[in-house]
Amino acid sequence: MSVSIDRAIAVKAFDETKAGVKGLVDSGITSVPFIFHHPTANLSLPVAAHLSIPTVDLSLPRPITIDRIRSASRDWGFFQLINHSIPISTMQSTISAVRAFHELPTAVRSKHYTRSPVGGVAYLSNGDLFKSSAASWRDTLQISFGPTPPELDDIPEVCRSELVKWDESAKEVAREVMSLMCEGLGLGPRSLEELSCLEGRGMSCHYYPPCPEPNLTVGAGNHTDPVILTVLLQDEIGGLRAKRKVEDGHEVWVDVKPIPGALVVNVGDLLQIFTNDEFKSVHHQVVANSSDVARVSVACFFNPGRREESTTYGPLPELLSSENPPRYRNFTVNDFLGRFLSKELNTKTLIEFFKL
Ligand SMILES: O=C(O)CCC(=O)C(=O)O
Ligand SMILES: [Fe+2]
Repeated sequence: MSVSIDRAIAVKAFDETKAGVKGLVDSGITSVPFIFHHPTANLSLPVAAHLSIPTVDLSLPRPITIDRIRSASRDWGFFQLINHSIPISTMQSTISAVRAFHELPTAVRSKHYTRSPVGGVAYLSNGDLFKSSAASWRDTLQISFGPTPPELDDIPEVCRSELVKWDESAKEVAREVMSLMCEGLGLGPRSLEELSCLEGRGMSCHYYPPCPEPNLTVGAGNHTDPVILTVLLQDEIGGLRAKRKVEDGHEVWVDVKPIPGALVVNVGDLLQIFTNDEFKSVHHQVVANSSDVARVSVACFFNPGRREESTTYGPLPELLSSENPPRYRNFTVNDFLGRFLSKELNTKTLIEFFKL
């Protein structure tokens, strides 16, 4: 039998367990099944231990914060937000609720396992399982909060109230970050909000079980986020890394180290396009979890909510001039997201499709 047929059978069998990677770990496996094996090239960039992602302190005077966010978005595409308005107790209960869902008895959890969201909700392992050449060591509960709100009854009860609350908290953080970004770009503070960028909201509640052979696989493959902005809540385990070019032109990974109470923000492909490349959507990945405790993270994605065919998006006209002509063509949200869904997570960045 050819390798690809072998793989297709193994992938299908794994999906049909409806128990995710957590199910494999529960079964007591001591090695990583071959469908999760990643070519080592994906893992081979050096890690620059002396570098760290910039922090942005929201308690500083607004002009300083605007300046920090602008330079972090231009230069790094990633930053850690500290002294934001969300209580640490809310962050902790969100993480605990997500952990509780992924650690429900298999028979209860697997009832939610699906690749066709029900009421905007889907629990699954590897959204791109049937498209990618190697699977990643993680499971995810995905909820679409907007533009169409989810059916609340379809959100697993063990985390329902916490996730509904977290959607509101993350939205408030995104509102503040977007307004600071807009001011940094010389736009009116509500420009992104007025373009409906707080209305398209997706939440991915990730669970990265301990991995018996972490060098053979990844927690999440190398990718950029196909969104305006991501607000990420992570627990204390760590493993997220962002790519960065250093002085000599070489690329390195920089650890996005967990900071108690901080939220990670990163620029997505759409914001890079809106800003005509001023802000950068940066590649990142998550290493397979080598600790003996599962890692939990909650990524909230913000996208334009207005999606009718007559509404197109592209570089913001206010930012363009004869010295700064558009580098991308205009497109509809459906055109953009359709291209994302048809590709493997870690293939070439989406924005190349829309380059002029
Ligand atoms: O779990 C993480 O730290 C990152 C997740 C991520 O990159 C994503 O969901 O796009
Ligand atoms: Fe991401």
